Amino acid sequence: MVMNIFTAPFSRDMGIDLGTANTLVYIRGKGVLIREPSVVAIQKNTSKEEVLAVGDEAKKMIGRTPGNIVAIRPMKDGVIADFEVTEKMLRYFITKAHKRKRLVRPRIIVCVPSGVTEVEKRAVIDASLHAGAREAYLIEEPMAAAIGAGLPVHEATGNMVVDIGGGTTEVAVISLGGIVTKDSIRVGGDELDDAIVHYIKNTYNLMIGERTAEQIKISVGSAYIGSNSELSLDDTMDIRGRDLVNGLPKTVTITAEEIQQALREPVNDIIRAVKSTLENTPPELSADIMDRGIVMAGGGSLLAGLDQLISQETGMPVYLADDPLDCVVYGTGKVLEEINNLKNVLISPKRLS
Ligand SMILES: Nc1ncnc2c1ncn2[C@@H]1O[C@H](COP(=O)(O)OP(=O)(O)OP(=O)(O)O)[C@@H](O)[C@H]1O
Repeated sequence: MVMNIFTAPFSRDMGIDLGTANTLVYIRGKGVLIREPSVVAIQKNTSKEEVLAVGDEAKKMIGRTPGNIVAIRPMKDGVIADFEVTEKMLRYFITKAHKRKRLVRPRIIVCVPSGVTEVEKRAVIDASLHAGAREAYLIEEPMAAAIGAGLPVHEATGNMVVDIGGGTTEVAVISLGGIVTKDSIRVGGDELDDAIVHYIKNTYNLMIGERTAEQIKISVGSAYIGSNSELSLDDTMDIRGRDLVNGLPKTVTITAEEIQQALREPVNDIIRAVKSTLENTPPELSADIMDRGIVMAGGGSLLAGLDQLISQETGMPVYLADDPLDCVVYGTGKVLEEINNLKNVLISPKRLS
């Protein structure tokens, strides 16, 4: 139970979607002020490490850095992979959101995947406190996504959400303010990018970077192409990389059909997670979901035809949230704005062992 928090309106309170791919920051009363990649560029000198850039600036440097600079993504698979760098990134975003006023120590709600361990939850709280938060609370990502998508999470009815981020896919059925059944797998947009890198390497002996793979996924990637799709299986894209045989730059032309094949395995993992959550859902709630449909959120849900494929495989109607990439942080923001009604969805640090 979370007691006595956020009772006094305090405009500096923040909600953070600390994602594997992107970090979004919502300030109470102001809205979403930051949407930037979760990337930090660090310069390694002999004596110390210095943060060169964070967010958009740092992402441009991925795969393009000289030996003494590294561009790090400190979150992996939805959790903290590098504690110190995550803390630096959080500190940067907190200060930036507060327009660099140094003495602000906000109360913070951070989203975490529902499958994370107690130790991983504690690490997120500690990183937030070290980065300058006065108090830190957690909210499970599918709950935030459901609230952000406007689902009536407190009613006695089944709400199903599938949130596909960069590192994880979270599937949950929510009723009466709690998660009834869930599955969280460490497969998300990054895994799709990796599948493209492997395919291009094995088929064309061509090495491409992760940013190129992401561009391919967004431009010609798909899970399914229906009759009303803007994409066709014959669509092509020219891609550039390094020839693994002679080491020289090379361009090849790939088709949307090839990329759909390359993405089959991780896409099937996502479908399996949705199906297994439905199988474990009590019948009354399944009937509600049949009526109301499944809501998809997270950037990964934008993969062409994924909604149609999930609908075909489950026999349920599937809808995309209005703003899939912002849905989780909007949910966190809504909890901040309506804290008295929604505080029971938060995980307080006192509940962690
Ligand atoms: N149009 C698109 N088609 C396919 N994938 C997309 C599209 N736009 C964004 N993505 C993917 O969405 C992912 C990022 O989504 P999001 O910002 O919701 O993740 P995150 O919250 O950072 O990750 P996580 O929740 O796993 O920590 C990236 O893998 C990105 O490539």
